[in-house]
Amino acid sequence: MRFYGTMRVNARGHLEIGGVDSVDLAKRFGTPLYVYDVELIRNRAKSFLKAFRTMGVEGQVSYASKAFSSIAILQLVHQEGLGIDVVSGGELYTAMKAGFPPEKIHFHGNNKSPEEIRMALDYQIGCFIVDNFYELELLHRLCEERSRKVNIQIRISPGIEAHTHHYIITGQEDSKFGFDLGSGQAEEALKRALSLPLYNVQGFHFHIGSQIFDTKAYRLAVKKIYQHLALWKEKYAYEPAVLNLGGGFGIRYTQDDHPLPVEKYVEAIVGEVKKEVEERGLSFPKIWLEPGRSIVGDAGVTLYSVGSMKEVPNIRRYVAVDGGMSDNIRPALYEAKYEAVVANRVLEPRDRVVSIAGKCCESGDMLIWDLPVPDLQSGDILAVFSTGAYGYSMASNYNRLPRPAVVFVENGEARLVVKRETYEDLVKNDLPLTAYTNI
Ligand SMILES: Cc1ncc(COP(=O)(O)O)c(C=O)c1O
Ligand SMILES: N[C@@H](CCCC[NH3+])C(=O)O
Repeated sequence: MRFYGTMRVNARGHLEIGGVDSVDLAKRFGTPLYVYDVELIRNRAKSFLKAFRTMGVEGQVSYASKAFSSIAILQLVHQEGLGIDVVSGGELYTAMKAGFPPEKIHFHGNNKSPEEIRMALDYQIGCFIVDNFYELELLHRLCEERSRKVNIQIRISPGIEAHTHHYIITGQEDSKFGFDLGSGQAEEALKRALSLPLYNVQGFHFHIGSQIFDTKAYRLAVKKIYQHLALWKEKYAYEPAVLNLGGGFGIRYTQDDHPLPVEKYVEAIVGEVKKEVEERGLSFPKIWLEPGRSIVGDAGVTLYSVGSMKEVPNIRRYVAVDGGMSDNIRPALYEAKYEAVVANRVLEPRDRVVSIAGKCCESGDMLIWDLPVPDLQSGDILAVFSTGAYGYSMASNYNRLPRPAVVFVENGEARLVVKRETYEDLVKNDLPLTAYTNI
C-alpha cells in the first residue's frame, strides 16, 4: 500500500491522517466515517493555480462541488482561491450558506428549473453555463422578468470520446449534455445568444468526461473547437473571452491507476490553446477549469468497523462492514475499485484474501473484491482510500441507513464538518397516514 498526503503509520501501528490517529477518530466519531486530509486538498487546489501562474496565463479554477458539497469544504476551497460550479438549487443554496462570493459561482445543469434560475439570478451568481435551446430561451425570459443581464457560457459537446467508464463520458456526440458541435447546433446557439440583449456571451464550455488519465482528449477537443472559432470570428465578429474545459482529471484509486500531475493537464491545455490562437491569429482567452475529483478524491478516506464474516468453503471469505453502497455507490454503479488497509494493524502481514461486503440488502453491495488483509477480527477498523469524490455526495438512505459523519483533519486536529444523521433525521419529513389523507 502506498501512502500519500499526510497519511503515515504511527508508533502504535495505526493509520494516521492529518496528524490524527484514525482509530481514535473511529472511536470518537463512530463509523462509517468520512475523513478528509485538509492539507492535501489545499495542496491540490494550489497546484492548479500554480500551474497557471507558471505558464504565465490567466486561469480560473472552479471546484466542481458535486464531487463533495458541504459548507466546510466550500469555505476551504474559497480560502484557497478557487471558484465553484454548482448544478442544482441545493448546491447553490449550500454555497450561499457557506458565504461563497456569488460572483465566483457558476451554474451548470441540463435541466435547470425556472425556480433554480430565479434563485441564481437573485443571488447574482457569476455565470450560467447554458446547456440547450430550451434553457437559452428560458433563462433570457427570466432575465427580462428580473431586469438583469447575465454572463453565459455555451456548453458544447465536442464529439470526443474520452477513455473512461461509459457512464462518465460526457463529450461524445450522442450525449444528453450541451450543444453538438459537428451538426451546427453550437453555432446556432451562439447566433441566438448573441442576438439576445440580456446575455454577455463569455465563451464556451466543454467537459469531456471524468477520471481521464491523459491529455490527448483535451488537446483534441481544443483543436476541434478552434476549427469553428476561427470561422465564427469571421461570420459573427465574435471571439470568446473564456474557454472553459471542465474537469475530469484522473486520480489514483488503485495501483493500476497512473494519474498525471495536474500541472501536466494545465500545460497541455494551455499549450494547445496557445498553438491554435497563434496559428489562426485569434486572441488568447481566459482558461477555466472545473476539477472535482482531483481536488478532493484521494484526500478522502472512509473508516468502517468490521462486523460479521462468512466463509464459503474453498471459494471466498466475506467480511461485512457497517456501511456500503449507501455511503459509497461507486463500486455498484461503475464497478469502481478501491484499496484499503486495516487501520489498527497496518504493519501486520497481509496474508489473507477477503472480499469486503456492505450491509445493504443487495448482492451487488460489495465494496472490494479480493483484498489482502491480516487475519481480521470483528471490531477492526477498515480504511478505504480515495473515497473523497462522489462518495458522500452520492450517498443515500437506502435501507434507512443514516448518512455518515464527515471529519476534517489537519495539523493534529480533527473537526466535525457534517454530523452523522440520526434515526430522527430519517423520519423527519415523513407524515403519518392521517396527515397524508387530509392534504
Ligand atoms: C460540467 C462538469 N464539470 C466538472 C465536472 C467535474 O469532473 P471531475 O470530478 O471528474 O473533475 C463534472 C463532472 O464530471 C461536470 O459534469
Ligand atoms: N459521479 C461520477 C462521475 C460523474 C461526475 C459528474 N459529471 C463518479 O463517481 O465517478
